[in-house]
Amino acid sequence: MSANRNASSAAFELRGVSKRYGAVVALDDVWLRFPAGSVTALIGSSGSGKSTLLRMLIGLEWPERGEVRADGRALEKRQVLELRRRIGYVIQEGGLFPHLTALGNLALLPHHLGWNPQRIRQRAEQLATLAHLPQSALERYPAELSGGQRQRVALMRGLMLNPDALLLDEPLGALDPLVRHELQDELKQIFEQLGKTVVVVTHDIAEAAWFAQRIVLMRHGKVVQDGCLDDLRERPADPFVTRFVEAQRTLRERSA
Ligand SMILES: Nc1ncnc2c1ncn2[C@@H]1O[C@H](COP(=O)(O)OP(=O)(O)OP(=O)(O)O)[C@@H](O)[C@H]1O
Repeated sequence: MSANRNASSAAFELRGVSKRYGAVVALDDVWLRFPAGSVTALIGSSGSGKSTLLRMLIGLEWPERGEVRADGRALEKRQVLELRRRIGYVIQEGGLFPHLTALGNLALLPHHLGWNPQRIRQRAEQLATLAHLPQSALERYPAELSGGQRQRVALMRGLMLNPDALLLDEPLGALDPLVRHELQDELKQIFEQLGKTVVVVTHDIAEAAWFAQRIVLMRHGKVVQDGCLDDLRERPADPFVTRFVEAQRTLRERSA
């Protein structure tokens, strides 16, 4: 995630990463590189290890075996606070504090870092424009915002410190289909506009393909296939890939 990017630099890398929770294998010998400035979608069925993988990139989980690297260096616990300032992390339903206004939520980290209120407000207003949030919504509490607006605020919070990377865990999972569709368009534009390293987790293969050329499909903690949508459809690495793709056929296909 350094400013000095080149084609071969990897913002993140997992080298033979495994992780168990008791008897549950969450990640099993995962090898992946996420080049700087690339957009990758992580998909897979529930419990396949997607969130665990994302949480490892930001130091919220640690591998039992293997290594996680950021900017070409093995991640160490003492770097984690600094790393989190350079990574925007957005989760499903936003995770906003209910007792703070949208602006209060956005201000938390910058305030802690010593930004003055004027700078915080300016940055929040700039991001409200980017995320298509009405400026007046900045003064409202999360309960006074729609689900889509809350998710916009969560995205803005992830972008407040102008991070090099954005990790999004089912960012649109809790939204109704129309709002989800609108936000898919906007998120894609934002990814293209900002040129950051993005890893986005979703259950939905169409959404994955909309966001990213590269789709990583996981199952039982392992990467089953790493490629584009055509690879998954036409060159499946495993019968599971075909089952996963076919399970998500469109309404038109279902009613045909
Ligand atoms: N803190 C934890 N304690 C115990 N088990 C956990 C913990 N976190 C994850 N797991 C287990 O590890 C496995 C992988 O979980 P993970 O949340 O990474 O999957 P996921 O692919 O993101 O699933 P979903 O799409 O449902 O969010 C699951 O079996 C889950 O129950």
